[in-house]
Amino acid sequence: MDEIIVRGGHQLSGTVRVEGAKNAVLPVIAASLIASEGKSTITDVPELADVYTINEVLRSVNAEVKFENNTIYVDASNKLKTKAPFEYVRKMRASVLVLGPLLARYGHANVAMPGGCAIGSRPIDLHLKGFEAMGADVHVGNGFVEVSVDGRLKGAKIYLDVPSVGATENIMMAAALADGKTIIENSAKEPEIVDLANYLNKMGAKIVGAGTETIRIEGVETLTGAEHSIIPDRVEAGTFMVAAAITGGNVLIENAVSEHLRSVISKMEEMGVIIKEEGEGIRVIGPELLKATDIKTLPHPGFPTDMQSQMMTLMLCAQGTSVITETVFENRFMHVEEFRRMNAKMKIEGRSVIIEGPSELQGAEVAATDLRAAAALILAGLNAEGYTRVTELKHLDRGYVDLAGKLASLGADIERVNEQGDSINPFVQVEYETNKVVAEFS
Ligand SMILES: CC(=O)N[C@H]1[C@@H](OP(=O)(O)OP(=O)(O)OC[C@H]2O[C@@H](n3ccc(=O)[nH]c3=O)[C@H](O)[C@@H]2O)O[C@H](CO)[C@@H](O)[C@@H]1O
Ligand SMILES: C=C(OP(=O)(O)O)C(=O)O
Repeated sequence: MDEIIVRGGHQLSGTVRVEGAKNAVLPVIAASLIASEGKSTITDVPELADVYTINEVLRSVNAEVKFENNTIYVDASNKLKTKAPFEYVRKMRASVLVLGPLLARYGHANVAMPGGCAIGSRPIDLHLKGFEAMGADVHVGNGFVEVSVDGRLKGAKIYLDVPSVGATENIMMAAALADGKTIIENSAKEPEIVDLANYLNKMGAKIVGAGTETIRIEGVETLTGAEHSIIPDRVEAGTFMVAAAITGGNVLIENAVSEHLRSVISKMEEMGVIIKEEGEGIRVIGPELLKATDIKTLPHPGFPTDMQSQMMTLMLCAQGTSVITETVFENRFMHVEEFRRMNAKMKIEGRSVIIEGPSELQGAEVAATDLRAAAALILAGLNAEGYTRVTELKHLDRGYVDLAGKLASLGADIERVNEQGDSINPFVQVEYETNKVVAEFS
């Protein structure tokens, strides 16, 4: 298994470019299944393990998918199957996003029921409640969830108990082809929801209000493939913002959209970090002394849970007591034990972590427990004395394109090595199913 080895103590400087957003591209690719005519061309697609997985899900239901030069071409005009195999849901929960498009187009969809994961139990009851309100029958059994309807789904008024990102996306996709008008109340407002609505509208859907708490969808009879470019990844941008700040560096993060990062920018400014909008990006200058702060994760536009562990690293290096409270997922603190191996002074109290800073971080062997924990441990390594070895990189590869290579280009002492200890910078990612080399990063 590969490892990333970081030696701390280097200030980062230079320019780095953010990729298209993982959490935007996965629903957009799933939504391509809804087009019974034409082809879709999706650009600015990051070369991530999760993207390969969703591509395989589409191929497994008979859609044609080609991925080259950060562009995906999807032709879903064939007759599709409506059952997605278990192996993909096991690899990636976002596979459940094919439910909405297949149900809307064929009146039937069947996927493995996703289980919990390292960050929480993650049920899909709100997705199913939405489909039921539109007239679908839902059957859960033998590890699968099957949804079906006679004829077309019917538009409905749906209130989400919590503003779930996935439920908003699945219901929005299903409602795009339903008979009549659907209103989703208390919908998620994340930028990725807006990106999906924009794509669906280019396909011929009639969706208004995405990005607000009420989304209105007037169903249409058919949707056609369209061209769409994916918004930049705000979590990757935030991760580089922390990297610059934690090393006292000066980094221009190109393609970072400040409007998507308001809560992160505001908290980092409270900690003393200098942040300026510059051209099409954000410049981040780390201060000599970071100040403690408190953070509570919330649905957008609140502080994103996907930046919680990275900000925890910054708090470890700040002067004073910081408190971080996780309200979105019930169990997203697995990384705390790994930070402790690095001499971090912190304790968990219920849904909060109390951090006594600054900790004199020491290099250690640590294992990533989830995708963002992987990034956070690498960030901690940038500030630690000596060498940090980060293992379990399968999590990292789901959501970051060559993080080690990009940090090295900013001056970090970091390399990715394989089981034999050979350096694999530039990192070569191998496509899962075909075992074909699809991307080389420098
Ligand atoms: C691929 C993708 O876009 N993943 C993101 C998406 O995940 P995902 O779409 O799974 O997250 P949700 O917004 O649905 O989950 C938020 C909360 O709602 C709960 N819930 C959700 C659905 C449901 O039917 N019932 C229910 O109780 C979840 O358990 C969780 O506690 O949004 C999360 C919250 O911003 C991010 O951390 C993930 O990176
Ligand atoms: C939790 C995340 O993703 P997913 O919902 O795909 O597990 C994430 O991107 O941090």
